[in-house]
Amino acid sequence: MGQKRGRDAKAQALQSKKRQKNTKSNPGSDDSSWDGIVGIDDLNWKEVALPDRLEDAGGFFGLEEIDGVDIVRQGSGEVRFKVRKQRSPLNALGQVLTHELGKQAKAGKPKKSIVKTPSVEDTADNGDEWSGFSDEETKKTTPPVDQAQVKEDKKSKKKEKKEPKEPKKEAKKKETKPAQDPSFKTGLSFAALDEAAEDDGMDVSAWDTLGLSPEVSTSLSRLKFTAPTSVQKACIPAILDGHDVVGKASTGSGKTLAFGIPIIEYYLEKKGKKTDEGEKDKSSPMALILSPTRELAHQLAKHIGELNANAPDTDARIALLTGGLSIQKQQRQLAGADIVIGTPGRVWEILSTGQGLIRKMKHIQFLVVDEADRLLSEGHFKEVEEILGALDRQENGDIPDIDEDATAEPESDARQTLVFSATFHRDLQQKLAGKGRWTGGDLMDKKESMEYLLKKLNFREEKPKFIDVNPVQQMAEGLKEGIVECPAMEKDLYLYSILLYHPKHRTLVFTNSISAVRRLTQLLQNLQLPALALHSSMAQKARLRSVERFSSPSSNPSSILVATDVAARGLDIKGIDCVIHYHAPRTADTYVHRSGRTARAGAIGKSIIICAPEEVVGVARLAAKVHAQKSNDAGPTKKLPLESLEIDRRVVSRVRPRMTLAKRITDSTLAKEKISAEDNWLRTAADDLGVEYDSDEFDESQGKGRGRGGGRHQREKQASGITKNEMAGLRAELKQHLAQRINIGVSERYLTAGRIDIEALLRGEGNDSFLGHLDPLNF
Ligand SMILES: Nc1ncnc2c1ncn2[C@@H]1O[C@H](COP(=O)(O)OP(=O)(O)OP(=O)(O)O)[C@@H](O)[C@H]1O
Repeated sequence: MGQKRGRDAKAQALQSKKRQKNTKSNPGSDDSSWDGIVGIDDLNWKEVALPDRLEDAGGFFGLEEIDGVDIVRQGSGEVRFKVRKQRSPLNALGQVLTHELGKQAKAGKPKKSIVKTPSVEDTADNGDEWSGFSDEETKKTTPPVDQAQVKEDKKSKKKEKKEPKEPKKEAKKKETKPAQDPSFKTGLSFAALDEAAEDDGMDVSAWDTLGLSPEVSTSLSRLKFTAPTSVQKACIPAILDGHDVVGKASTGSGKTLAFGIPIIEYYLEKKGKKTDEGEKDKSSPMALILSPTRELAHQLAKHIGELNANAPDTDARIALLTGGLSIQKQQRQLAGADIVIGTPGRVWEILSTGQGLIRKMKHIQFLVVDEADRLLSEGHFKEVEEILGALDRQENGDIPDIDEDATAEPESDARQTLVFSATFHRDLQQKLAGKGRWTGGDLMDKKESMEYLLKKLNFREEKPKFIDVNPVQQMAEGLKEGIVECPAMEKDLYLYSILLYHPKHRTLVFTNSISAVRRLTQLLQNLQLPALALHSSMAQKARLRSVERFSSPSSNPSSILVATDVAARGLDIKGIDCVIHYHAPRTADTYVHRSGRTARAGAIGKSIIICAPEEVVGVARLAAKVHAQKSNDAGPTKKLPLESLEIDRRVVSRVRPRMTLAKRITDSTLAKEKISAEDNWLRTAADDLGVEYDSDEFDESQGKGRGRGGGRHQREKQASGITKNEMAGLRAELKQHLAQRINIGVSERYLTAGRIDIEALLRGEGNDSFLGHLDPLNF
């Protein structure tokens, strides 16, 4: 690692600024830094006009309303209000009013129509009352405003401002406003009026020690994140204090917000200094977040976007740069973004198109490397290296930015680097923790080495803060791990049986190849199970559609996603109950990440490896590696937490006939698709060459059917030979099988003995595939 770059003073300054942010001023004070936060009684509530003839108005009499304020939930759970700076281009009037309000806020004299006029008892100052908004102007339900009228109103408002006078409405309102019970807590009184606030808001006092802004606290309250997770508690203060952080915490433990919250805090702080919209438009991105997969990038954008959207008066612009979507659109987005999230390939593709984007990116305050061990490993190495190189390049090699102020100093020096993952290779972990020694020397010789890339990360501190939240436990607390042993050729049968054992479970099935994903998805669909596919050869839209369908709360609760390891990292899909490894994971880290798609955020979940006898030793070794620390701590006799699960053989034999049929149909369909694709390609090639094409002759000449792969080719040919009628026959037969419940030695006596809840079966509850008592997997 290079020498310390002496930026700690900056970090300290940043910290103190951040802390100051939380010291809010009083609405009535003359403090020029008044931030618009007021209590319920400081607001100028307007009585809601009710029609003269309203039958059954019930509790609506005396109802009051206010516009132009946001609800801000303080750490203690108390509700306060923030006078909103009007951003929407509703009408010209709105902007004038915003401007006026802004001026008053700056002057520290919040005394206009949104904010209540201090009562005679409260204050002796300020006779220059400005009546501000009228009911019609501020109501969201107001019909479109007549522009002539708007101008007229503006004039009269200016006049009013010049000649302040006691507003009649105000006096009237005071008369009609019901007396407030002094024991009534401000926050609660609002909650009683605002149903949404009552439903959505949660007590977030557990976050208080982290010193977050009211905006972020409100957002956390709305998102119902009542307390920080361990990784958030440990990392957020360190990041707010300006440190580089390497965070390691188990899957699903909330790492995204551990870096997302400080980024939004920084945005709010920066925004506080920029009031001018034009200035904002010219600004450059403040954070770049790199993710190894497109799906994860989309999810990060969604997660951080939700934090942003739920924070009052917070409108950070997020650009999502992933492959498969329009480059031009993403280029434009990047140019105006505050936070850039993307996969290294696409980020580099866009940055390297020029247009001064690299220069803009040099100003980032945060570089986040999520799933770092994956991103810093082979595959992504090249692009990450290019991006890092470009961000720190000092020479004028990049394309000049014509929009940019040429005198502006690149701020790359101020950049904080945040590196997160649930797993780190031992070597990488040691280096990141500052334990490995930097050997220095000729970097070009080490271009492919981790050391080289870490140097490129260019941490601001000599040693980043290494925060390992759970060094002992790699897997999530609520995860149960099991193994099902079966003959190598019967994995399909066992997979199907496991799925039947878990009828209303949302399940993610992992395979090691794209072709297996294609085959299994079709096979399960033919068995009438709601299976979806996800792999990297799918078109981006189809990938997103699969994830969306699988994760939608309204989707079938038994949904199955069959995926390659493209889904192993970071995907946060609510309610995945079970992860099945159809193919054993190739590495211990992959096992951790795949299994981490369930049992997230404190939930429970199951991970089951389907394993052929010859794979058992390898799988046991892999599990031992993952749990090494745990077993060492508990002594050598500690059993691995991988439970051996027994599938009832009767179940397997009962489902075998339907599986045989479904496999024939699937194999035939896939073989036909493949042969037709190959045939089309060859026919086109032959046409181009002007020769005759005969597939049999061609196969013969290629020696297909002989030698290596010949058996497979023969099988494919055979499978594709099934006629339409035969196929229809197979489908009909399969349908019949699927219509029958799997009868596990159930006699009528058994039925009447009450071991089956017939009514529940008729209601469609429980496992409707089985008839008879089925021992659960006890798992
Ligand atoms: N403080 C919190 N309280 C409750 N839920 C939270 C909190 N913070 C985050 N979550 C939720 O926890 C889930 C997992 O979060 P996240 O995706 O950030 O995990 P992760 O640690 O990055 O996992 P992985 O290592 O698999 O990428 C998300 O659904 C998120 O909404």
